[in-house]
Amino acid sequence: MLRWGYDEHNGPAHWKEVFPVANGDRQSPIDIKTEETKYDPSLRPLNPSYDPASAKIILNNGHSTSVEFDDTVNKSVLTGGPLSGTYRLRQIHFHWGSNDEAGSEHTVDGMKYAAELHVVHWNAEKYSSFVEAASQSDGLAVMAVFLKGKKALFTNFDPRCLLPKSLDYWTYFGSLTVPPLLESVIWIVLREPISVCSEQLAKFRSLLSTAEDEVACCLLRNFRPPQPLRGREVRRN
Ligand SMILES: CC#CCNS(=O)(=O)c1cc(S(N)(=O)=O)ccc1C(=O)O
Ligand SMILES: [Zn+2]
Repeated sequence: MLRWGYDEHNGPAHWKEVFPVANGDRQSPIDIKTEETKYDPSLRPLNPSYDPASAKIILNNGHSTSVEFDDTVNKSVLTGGPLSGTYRLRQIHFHWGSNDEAGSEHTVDGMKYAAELHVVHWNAEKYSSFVEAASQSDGLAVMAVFLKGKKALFTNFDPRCLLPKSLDYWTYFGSLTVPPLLESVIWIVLREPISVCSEQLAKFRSLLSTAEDEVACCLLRNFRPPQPLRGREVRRN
């Protein structure tokens, strides 16, 4: 298989040919069946603490647009929630679809949102690098935020941060949703979506999945469909 992507010839159905863990027991994303989630009183509130000065670059890596952060020190970290220890912010990126009706990776009772923001952190307390953490079962923590398409002008959106008012969440043990699909992610999925308008979603679809010296091809979608739960528990705070 040449370079993995989201087209017919190199999309999620093909990834197992190069990354057999694609059929593993803790793959992501999943469909969250809200009735089957279990309240866990031991779960603590999420405590994101981000320093805007740690933002470094924004880039298109061919499979998403991402903002990379300086993760050489504990400047922007996530603690609390289901996590034990301090997880350091590495990057944020988005997943979207070819229209506003689909695009999120996680689904809620089968419902797809228009897009999904992922905030990637790694366990800098236990491991000495992101790459090392990415191969450990408690190495990464990714906070997912749903983006819902909003027809009207969008209101009460606080430009200062990308997080919704409520930090209530679901949490489960899963994997990267892109190759190498490593089963090293503690997923924290915020229950409240944020709103974006159709024009913003359309901007994602105008990003290119090709390099500058190649024939331009738009990255119309970049979401992996939900994977088998395989008996895993989804907890909520
Ligand atoms: C080793 C390794 C790795 C994956 N890198 S990532 O965690 O930043 C990441 C994570 C995810 S996701 N969807 O699993 O959080 C998507 C994309 C990326 C990326 O490289 O851009
Ligand atoms: Zn992602």
